[in-house]
Amino acid sequence: MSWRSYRANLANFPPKHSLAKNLPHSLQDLINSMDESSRRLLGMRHVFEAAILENTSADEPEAPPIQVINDVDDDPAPPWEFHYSNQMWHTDDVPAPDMQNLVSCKCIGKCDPKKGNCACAERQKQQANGTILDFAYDRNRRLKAFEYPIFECNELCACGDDCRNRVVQHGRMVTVNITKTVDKGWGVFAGNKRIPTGTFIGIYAGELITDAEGEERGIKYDQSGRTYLFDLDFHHLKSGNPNWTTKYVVDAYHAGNFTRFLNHSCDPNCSLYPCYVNEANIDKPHLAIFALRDIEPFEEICFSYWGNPNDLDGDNDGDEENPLDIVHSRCKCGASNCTGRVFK
Ligand SMILES: C[S@@+](CC[C@H](N)C(=O)[O-])C[C@H]1O[C@@H](n2cnc3c(N)ncnc32)[C@H](O)[C@@H]1O
Repeated sequence: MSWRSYRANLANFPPKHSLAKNLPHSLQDLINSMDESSRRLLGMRHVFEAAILENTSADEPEAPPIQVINDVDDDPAPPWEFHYSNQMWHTDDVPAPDMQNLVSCKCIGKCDPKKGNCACAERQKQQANGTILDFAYDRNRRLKAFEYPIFECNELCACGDDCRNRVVQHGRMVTVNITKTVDKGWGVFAGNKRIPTGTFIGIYAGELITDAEGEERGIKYDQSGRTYLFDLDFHHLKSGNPNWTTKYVVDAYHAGNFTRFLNHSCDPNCSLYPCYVNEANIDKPHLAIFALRDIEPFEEICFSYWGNPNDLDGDNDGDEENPLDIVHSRCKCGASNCTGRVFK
């Protein structure tokens, strides 16, 4: 079989994607059915850590294990309210990934953008209006172009797994821990190594739902004072189209990974960028989190809930007359430029 026919075949039979209706829940159900004293046993922390490893070892084989740390109170672990996963769980009304229309390169071995025949480098260049000359990543696989959507080489590309345009798809490589904070609930902290600017940290994973479903869930979440919804409404999707409306939303409430514990900071050290791998549907990027600056050992990792600092249409709305309305609460990020309020 030739590479061309193999590739054509794969486009017809894309890899299976995860369906929200199949989200596992037996472990949460079992633990939530236990009496309170059993649920509060310190050993539950190890069960939580083991569940993380069990559910992610296939998609982030090189990732250092995540520890759950709590020196603040006696909660052994975060609430058992979600399935830990790096996958995107599609609800029934969200289309399957579009593999048919993927742009893919024919490079053998590692892509060499200098040769001018790498379709993936050309596509990335177009998206960046020629301001970068090849991929979104530098030779150390760190993000070098923070303003643009990222297009990685994909399953239908001929290049090898070690191509430098394959970063998000290889999963997390940095150490992060889920740690209880004094006044913001659980948060995410760096391990004992500095995380350099541009390093990939993780995917904001969860259920992929329609905007209409997101609106409905949002009302309930606002009432409960905690939301894990993230609209896929990046600048490159809206630009030049005044009638554009949000089509999809990621909800990390029922499914998600450590990124659902990232707290807000008015002076963030990371941000979310749209990244496409095995998906030609422009409205369905992955939400890939990269370090905006060097993150020091043991520093809390936070993004701005108001949007990407480079994205001019950051979502800084809300009721100015009543800054602590139903969707906002007092910000405790402690930054010198703190605006005083945060989305709940
Ligand atoms: C997506 S969750 C982040 C994880 C959360 N801390 C937890 O324990 O699950 C968002 C919630 O975290 C809290 N939070 C995040 N950043 C905050 C900040 N800068 N100040 C106060 N609360 C914050 C708020 O309760 C907010 O509704």
